[in-house]
Amino acid sequence: MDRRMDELNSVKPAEAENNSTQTSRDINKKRDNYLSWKDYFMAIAFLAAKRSKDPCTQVGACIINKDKKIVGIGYNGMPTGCSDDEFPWNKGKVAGHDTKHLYVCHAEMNAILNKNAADVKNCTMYVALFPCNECAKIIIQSGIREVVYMSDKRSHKVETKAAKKMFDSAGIIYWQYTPQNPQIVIDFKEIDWDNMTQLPPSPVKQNENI
Ligand SMILES: O=c1ccn([C@H]2C[C@H](O)[C@@H](COP(=O)(O)O)O2)c(=O)[nH]1
Repeated sequence: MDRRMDELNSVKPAEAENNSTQTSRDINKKRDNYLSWKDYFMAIAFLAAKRSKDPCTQVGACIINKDKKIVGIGYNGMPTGCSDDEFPWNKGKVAGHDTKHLYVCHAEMNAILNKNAADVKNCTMYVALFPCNECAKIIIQSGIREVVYMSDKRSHKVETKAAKKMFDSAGIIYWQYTPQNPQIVIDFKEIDWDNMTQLPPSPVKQNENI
């Protein structure tokens, strides 16, 4: 059900942003290279994924409400109280092997459970990877209405097919996101804490030295 993809993925010129360094700036005019909401929410999902200890796949999810307020963030990890250092991180392809898949909480589930609002009804989830069937059930039952995902690398898997089948039946809108920014870089080294060069110059006070 990718019907809203074109509509939602279109970039209005006024909203268009890029991550290029501004070469010149007019401190009296609104910036035009700011992040769009959609890139912002997807970037937050990817930033959350960086918290994951999973050596193979790091997934992050960010839930927003109709007012564009973030109401939940999560990433894949061991349940609270189950040590990252003690529980297994292997895929456990051998039958009977102790594997992470028995224990790891998926990013989508964590984002929903971490909600900071009464509920997530009619919300949108931004997620790095298309949800599995188990997460799809939780998403549907939580009242989330829209799923925006980046990777569909598991589209061939039965879990993904089942998830899409359930989303279609439940009327959940889902569409693959193409970032407007090819790259969003946060480089703390760029900040010159002594000179504060990233900030516009403060107006000089009149009679400052008098
Ligand atoms: O919808 C999903 C699917 C998977 N995850 C998590 C669960 C695991 O930590 C990894 C998958 O590990 P693989 O080694 O790539 O099988 O991703 C999730 O959070 N949400």
